[in-house]
Amino acid sequence: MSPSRQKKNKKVQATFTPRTSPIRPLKGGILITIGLLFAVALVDYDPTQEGIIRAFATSTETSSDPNLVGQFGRDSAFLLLSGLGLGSVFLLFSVIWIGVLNLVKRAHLVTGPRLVVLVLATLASAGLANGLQLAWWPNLESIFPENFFPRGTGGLAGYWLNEAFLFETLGQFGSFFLLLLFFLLGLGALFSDPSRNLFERAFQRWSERRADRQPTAAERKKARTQKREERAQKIALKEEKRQAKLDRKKEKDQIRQEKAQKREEREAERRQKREAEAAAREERLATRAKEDPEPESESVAAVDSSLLSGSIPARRRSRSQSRPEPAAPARRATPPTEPEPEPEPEPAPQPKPAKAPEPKEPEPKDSGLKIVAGEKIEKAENLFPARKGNYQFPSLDLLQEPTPPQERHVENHEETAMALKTTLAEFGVKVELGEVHTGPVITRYEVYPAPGVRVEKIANLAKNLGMSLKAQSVRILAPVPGKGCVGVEVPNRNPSAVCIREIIESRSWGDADAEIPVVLGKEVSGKPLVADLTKMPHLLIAGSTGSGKTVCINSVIASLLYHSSPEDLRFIMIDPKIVEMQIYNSLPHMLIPVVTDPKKVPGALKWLISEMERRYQVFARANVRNIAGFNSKIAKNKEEKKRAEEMEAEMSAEERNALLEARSEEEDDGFEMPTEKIPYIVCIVDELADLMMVAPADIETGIARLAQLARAAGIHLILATQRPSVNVITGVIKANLPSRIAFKVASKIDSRTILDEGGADSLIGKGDMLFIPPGAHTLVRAQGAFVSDEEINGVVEYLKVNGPPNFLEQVQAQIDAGDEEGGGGAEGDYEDELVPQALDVLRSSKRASTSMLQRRLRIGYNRAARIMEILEDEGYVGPENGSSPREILRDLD
Ligand SMILES: Nc1ncnc2c1ncn2[C@@H]1O[C@H](COP(=O)(O)OP(=O)(O)OP(=O)(O)O)[C@@H](O)[C@H]1O
Repeated sequence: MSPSRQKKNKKVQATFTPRTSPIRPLKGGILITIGLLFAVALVDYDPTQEGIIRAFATSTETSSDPNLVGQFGRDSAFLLLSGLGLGSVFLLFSVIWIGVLNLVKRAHLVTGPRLVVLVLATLASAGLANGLQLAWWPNLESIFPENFFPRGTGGLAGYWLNEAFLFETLGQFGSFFLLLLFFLLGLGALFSDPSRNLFERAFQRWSERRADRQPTAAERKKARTQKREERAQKIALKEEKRQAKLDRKKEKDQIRQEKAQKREEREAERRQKREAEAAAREERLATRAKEDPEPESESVAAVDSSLLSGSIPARRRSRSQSRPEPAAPARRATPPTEPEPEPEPEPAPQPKPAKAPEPKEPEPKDSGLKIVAGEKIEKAENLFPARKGNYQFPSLDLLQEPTPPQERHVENHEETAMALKTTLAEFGVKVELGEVHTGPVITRYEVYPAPGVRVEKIANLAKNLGMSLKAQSVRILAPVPGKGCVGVEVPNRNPSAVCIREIIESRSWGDADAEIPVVLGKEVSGKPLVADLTKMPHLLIAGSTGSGKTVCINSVIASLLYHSSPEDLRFIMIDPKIVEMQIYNSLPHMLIPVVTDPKKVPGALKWLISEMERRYQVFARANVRNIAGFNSKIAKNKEEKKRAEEMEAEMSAEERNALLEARSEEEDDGFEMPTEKIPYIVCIVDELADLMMVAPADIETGIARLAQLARAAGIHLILATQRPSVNVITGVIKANLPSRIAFKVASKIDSRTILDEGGADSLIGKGDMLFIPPGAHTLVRAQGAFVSDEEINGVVEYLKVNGPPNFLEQVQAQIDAGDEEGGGGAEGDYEDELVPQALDVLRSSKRASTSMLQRRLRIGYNRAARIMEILEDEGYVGPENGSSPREILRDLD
């Protein structure tokens, strides 16, 4: 040995001290025994042997020859083969070898790094076995008895390591060499001398260095205490800063409050002064009126009426009129110090009484603010009839009367408007106030920005405005569509509910020339929002929980019950929440009972699609374009039929026979043409998200198909969801449902998902909504109509006079059959849903082996064997072929 080599070895001996243990021989003995027991069990393993655990059985037959290590040995071998395949041979060999080394008093072999290398090498051996079969030796499995490997030659570990990961990433050679490298490293770890072993030395050095660097326990404790103290100091500093900030804020608030108070006092003083002046002026006018009564009284009336009902904003009026009026701001800017010398000879033009809306709330005379009170709802003169055919409509008395206006609380709009102006001015935005539109829940203040003010600047101040107005949330419309101003929508302090009754009684409902009118609510202007479902033609309702979706659906259903009989319209309701729609089960309009099982929904959609297709055939034969055309044709035909019957009575026997023959020829093709009106079908889904979780693809395509084509067939969808995420409101669904309602949502992203723009995040909840009407691009803000559970109960109870619902049993049967067929029709027509996937495996691997199916589809032996039998019955594969794979009989490509 060369001197340098000797020196090197000395160094190694000095640095490496193999660990020894007094119980080492005992350990060695135990390891050898365990290893040998498992090895014997593995060698004698036969899949048909009986084990302890039934789930491990891979064959229906049982062998009379038990395993040499008994049922325990059989199950252990099964587990080893399932997990590691051929890799288990290496594992057992390693265990026995380590045992031998311990017994013959060699160094303790099972050290940390060596153990890691051995585990990696065991996994690598499993991966190698898998790779061998996959790429080099496809018939490797066939040299063992059939089903010897429950999960392939590499077991589950080999499959995951090689087939599922390495093979795809590194390819046939790359994966093979990497695994081989680890395997050889493992062999090296087993057979090398620990004192020379590279890993041992590296580990030893690393441990020593770590030990050198590790601080003592006392040092560690000291460092910890120091850190804790530093952290506490930081927190205290932060708290101090926060407190200082709060104090500053409080001070500022106080100053602001004081300023506001002073401003109010000054305002009040000015108001008092003006009132005194006005009183004096009126007195003077009254004195003059005594002398010349007629022209004076007209003038007073003109002044009053112009105060109440000018149609142009006061700011504009002051500019457009040559003479200043008492209420115009221009006039306020130069208040008359002297009484007017002469009364006006001609009174100001009186606005038409029809156009002058009656303000609900007192309007301060000196504000110059034009408050447009919520549009007064005109009642329809001719309400709907009490009955239609056999259908008795529900009585209007079942619905709540709206609260009379005088009982409503008064909002101080002037104060809010002034606060709005002041806050904007504080942020350097000069505006002039315009009209104020008061709605039931929201009031819209219109402001005209001064020249040079960017509307975006106002739009960005929504939160600041909300804070200074102490409003729940403020939405800014910049600009108000069709107007040269910005709208600031502020929630009323005392909102009033919109009752469905006032809308059903209104002219908007009575005059709505709609096939399926639905009540949605009231716009900010107070105008009833009544839409025609046939024009929408489908509706998506989304909003967070508790925002008002269910109430909206209820008011849509209630409004339909006041408009359409079961001959005109039928419902299909889908309610995965189970409890929300149960009440409607007794409605005569129901086509089938409320569907509560999400698995049945694809079946229901399938039925609707087939009904749509049937209707199209009917329309084609009747030569009409849509349901409305068909129904009017049926009405016309009925009259014609009456006339024809009269003519028939006058015909001779021969003529009658010829007519009957012609008719029977016409009817011979077996297609059943309806002879009665076809009802519209409204399908309401209360929670789309629950359905999208069960069968997303089926539901999405079903909805898209219906939404695209069902309009002419008279089938309309109303879909509601509380999860406005892109997995639920998918691009496909959105593209097909242009009419959408968004109630309050948590974030701007949710709002964009529903409406393609923000806004729904600034709503205040409880029925406050944004609606995209059909064909429009601007959003309509509205308050949803409210209908209570008691009202719904009353209406549904009342409708029982029309008899029980006439459920279409064949529809229900078809839906139930669809569900049984394959969990909602998602799978194919085979006995086992995995057959199509099994065919894919055969197609890609070109091998028909049960164990291959087991591995690829991750299923047990019994199921894989059953699928193979189905494939045999279907003629895809040949009969069993000993231990070789079956023959593939059809060209699967
Ligand atoms: N149009 C409305 N007018 C007044 N209050 C309303 C209106 N709509 C809803 N609310 C109030 O909001 C509450 C919740 O409404 P609703 O049950 O319709 O919410 P939702 O969105 O369906 O919630 P969820 O998804 O949890 O069922 C109602 O109980 C009612 O008090």
